[in-house]
Amino acid sequence: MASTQTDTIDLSKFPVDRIRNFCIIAHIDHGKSTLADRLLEMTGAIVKTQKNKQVLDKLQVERERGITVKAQTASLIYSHQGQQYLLNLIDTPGHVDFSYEVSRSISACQGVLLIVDANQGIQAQTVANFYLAFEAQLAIIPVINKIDLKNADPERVASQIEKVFDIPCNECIRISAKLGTNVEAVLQAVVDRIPPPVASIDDPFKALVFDSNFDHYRGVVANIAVFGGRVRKGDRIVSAYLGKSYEVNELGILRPDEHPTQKLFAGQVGYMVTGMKDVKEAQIGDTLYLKEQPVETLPGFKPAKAMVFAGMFPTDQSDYPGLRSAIERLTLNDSSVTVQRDSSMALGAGWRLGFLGLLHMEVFNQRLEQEYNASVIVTAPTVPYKAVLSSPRLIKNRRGIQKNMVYIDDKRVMMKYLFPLNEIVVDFYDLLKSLSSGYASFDYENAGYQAADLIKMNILLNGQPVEELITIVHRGRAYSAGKAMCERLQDSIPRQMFEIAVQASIGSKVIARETIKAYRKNVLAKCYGGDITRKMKLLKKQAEGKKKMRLIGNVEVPKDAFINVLKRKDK
Ligand SMILES: Nc1nc2c(ncn2[C@@H]2O[C@H](COP(=O)(O)OP(=O)(O)OP(=O)(O)O)[C@@H](O)[C@H]2O)c(=O)[nH]1
Repeated sequence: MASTQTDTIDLSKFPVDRIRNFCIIAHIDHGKSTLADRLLEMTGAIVKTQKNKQVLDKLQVERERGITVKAQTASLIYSHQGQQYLLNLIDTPGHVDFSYEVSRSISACQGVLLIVDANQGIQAQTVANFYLAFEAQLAIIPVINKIDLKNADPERVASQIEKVFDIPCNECIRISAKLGTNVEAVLQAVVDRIPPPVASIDDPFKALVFDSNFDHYRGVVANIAVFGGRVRKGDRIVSAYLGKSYEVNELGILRPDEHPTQKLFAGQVGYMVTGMKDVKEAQIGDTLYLKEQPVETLPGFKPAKAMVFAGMFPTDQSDYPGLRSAIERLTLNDSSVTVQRDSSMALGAGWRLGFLGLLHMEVFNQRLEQEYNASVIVTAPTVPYKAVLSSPRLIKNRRGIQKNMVYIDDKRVMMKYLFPLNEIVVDFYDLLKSLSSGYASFDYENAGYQAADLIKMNILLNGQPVEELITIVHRGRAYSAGKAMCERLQDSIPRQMFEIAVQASIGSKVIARETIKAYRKNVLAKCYGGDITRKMKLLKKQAEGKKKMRLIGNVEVPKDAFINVLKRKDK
């Protein structure tokens, strides 16, 4: 909700040299959100929070999974040596699937806090995020977090940082974000080591759209970084991308809740509502300027590249319009998802969606269910890519080719491999974590297409092909992949009143088979005699349970089965 205290903060009191725009980048779970909460508390933007409640993680799925999906912004006011500074903090997600959000956030900043866990040290996304910041020529402040842990070894981590990133050990700030230890030094370093934005109040107004959200009542809320001049409520602005003009209905800063103001000035970061009705109008990377003062556009972003594609279909075709509007709404808030209409004989009308990774896909699906109460069938994710990542073990099974190997210190090694993306996209990350007791980490980037000996494998239930489970497999692995999928389907599909044959086939040749034995489940068995209302209740409950099933031929398949069968269990 928007705050009512319009303009209680006089933003004109913050000339460009007293503004710092920065973000926090790190490997997943190294403590970005915890540090962000501490910074917010220390600068009075929020009152001290209950334990573990992370203010910048707003989405339900973020709180449930303990991960950041969508970057958030907060403006902090910090007093340092008798001066007040406006520090604009942009929180960023840590999981590899969301690195696109990191590069967006970086483009609105002049510096980053690079958090490294004092126990785990440098991990895959620490390296990937470092290079994003380094290539953008941002000031990088290394922060070693979790020094309170029993196994913390900040000195070893500082020397890793010096070795891998060439940043002297003594520049590392050692903190415990959880306990608040030495966090003040982080705020001081933001002021001392990060340069102010290069932006002049005397230039024409020019702003970069670096994120956008959709609000049911006000339309698009764009997050902007002002690179020049000033803008006020009522001004007419133009989107350079579309050439369309809009009136500024509302603007302000985020603390982290919206705090409306009358104006925004050069160097500041805030939000703007202009009556745009579609997030596609607020293109990430677009330049906004005043109608009468055209400017040269700012360099935009590379559009996010979808890596994983899957079909989404309503469980019940009568839910199609509802699901369409839910997908439209959700993609309004996540422009990295690509959507195309799709239809299939078995599943009816639906869509083909592109995601940044499997976690991204699962989060999207979870949000559809939680926020829009939608019931969806997701088909097998498909990919045509290769990836570069680190770690042995698993490698041979997944057709990996080693590219190089660098020792980070005497205990850690960073390895690069070339993989077919379909070998790693579903469960590789989980498996790598469990095989290495959580020590190994990985990151990947697209290495282009390459020819391979692949074939299409079908899965049949009582002779009926299951479209959702058509997979592309390597010829040499077809037999074992088909057998494993049949076994997992056998575990995932409950027994029904008739026998079910689960088969994998290539063309017309069946290569694997499992059987699910017949079984009769009579929900009324426990209702002896008369109570008809109780019987009705049970039948209703059973009918609701069935809604979560997908009927293939006459076989009922639980929705979860489609994703569960794809997760392999390598030994
Ligand atoms: N002991 C200790 N635990 C910490 C500290 N900072 C964070 N943690 C814990 O580490 C876990 C991860 O912290 P988060 O702040 O959620 O990590 P994150 O980097 O924001 O994670 P993503 O947003 O998913 O990338 C949580 O359980 C925190 O309570 C610290 O200084 N000391």
